[in-house]
Amino acid sequence: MYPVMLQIANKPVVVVGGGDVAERKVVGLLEANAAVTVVSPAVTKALKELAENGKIHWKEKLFSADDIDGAFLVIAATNDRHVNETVAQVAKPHQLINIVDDPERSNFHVPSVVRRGKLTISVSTNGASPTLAKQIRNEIANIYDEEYERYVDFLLACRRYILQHIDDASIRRSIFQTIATESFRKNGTWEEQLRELIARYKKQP
Ligand SMILES: C[C@@]1(CC(=O)O)C2=NC(=C\c3[nH]c(c(CCC(=O)O)c3CC(=O)O)Cc3[nH]c(c(CC(=O)O)c3CCC(=O)O)/C=C3\N/C(=C\2)[C@@H](CCC(=O)O)[C@]3(C)CC(=O)O)/[C@H]1CCC(=O)O
Ligand SMILES: NC(=O)c1ccc[n+]([C@@H]2O[C@H](COP(=O)([O-])OP(=O)(O)OC[C@H]3O[C@@H](n4cnc5c(N)ncnc54)[C@H](O)[C@@H]3O)[C@@H](O)[C@H]2O)c1
Repeated sequence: MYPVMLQIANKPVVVVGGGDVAERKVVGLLEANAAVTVVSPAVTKALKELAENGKIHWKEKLFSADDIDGAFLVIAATNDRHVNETVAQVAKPHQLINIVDDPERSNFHVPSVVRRGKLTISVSTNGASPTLAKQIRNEIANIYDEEYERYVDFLLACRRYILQHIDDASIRRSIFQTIATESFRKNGTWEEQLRELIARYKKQP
């Protein structure tokens, strides 16, 4: 398995099935702004609301092969093993496909995720224990708290500024390393520390 971050904003994604597992996957997909279609004769209350509010498209029907035509990514999440297997069989080799009850037939798994703005931390056990993945995720979530969202935004703003204003690559690298340290993050105002850091480098011959 090769870990990646996928750009799926506005891309067509089909989730087959409308139960609790489908709902969890849909919520994650919407966080990434995918264009989600759910194919299922019945859906959870939350999925129904999402459909009513225009956040997803709901095809109220049993799965048929043409439902996944043109889909960039497909999730088979029914409670019927045979239906999930059919979805796996009709998917084209280039389609990304996740079969929720068959990790080996899937060409990707959904990891357990901590999101802090631009910071994403994913945990996967390759299907060995989703429960362990979730536990580790919760431990990590306590370490990397909400402040990281603002901190990572600050790092990006610095990065852009420094790439534009500092020509020497080794000085750039030193600054990038310093601003990513724990002592920098914990020591007072970031903007002030950065100003001092840049001034110090500018004074050097
Ligand atoms: C991480 C997470 C992401 C998400 O779904 O969003 C996710 N499962 C989560 C939770 C969870 N899933 C299950 C339980 C019940 C307890 C248990 O079984 O342990 C719990 C715990 C709970 O709900 O608390 C049952 C289960 N899961 C799979 C099977 C089929 C099988 O194993 O064959 C069965 C049924 C087994 C049966 O029939 O009994 C398979 C998969 N589940 C995966 C992902 C992929 C591997 C990820 C990895 O290993 O790292 C993979 C391979 C495919 C996929 O779905 O992508 C999400 C945590 C979200 C969070 O962080 O909150
Ligand atoms: N991967 C995971 O994270 C994970 C976690 C728990 C369970 N599971 C597995 O996922 C399966 C689904 O779990 P659930 O709790 O969402 O089940 P559920 O019973 O709540 O929902 C099943 C859904 O599938 C739909 N469905 C059934 N036949 C269909 C068809 N032919 N076409 C389209 N839709 C159809 C039903 O209408 C229903 O909405 C379980 O059977 C279990 O094996 C996977």
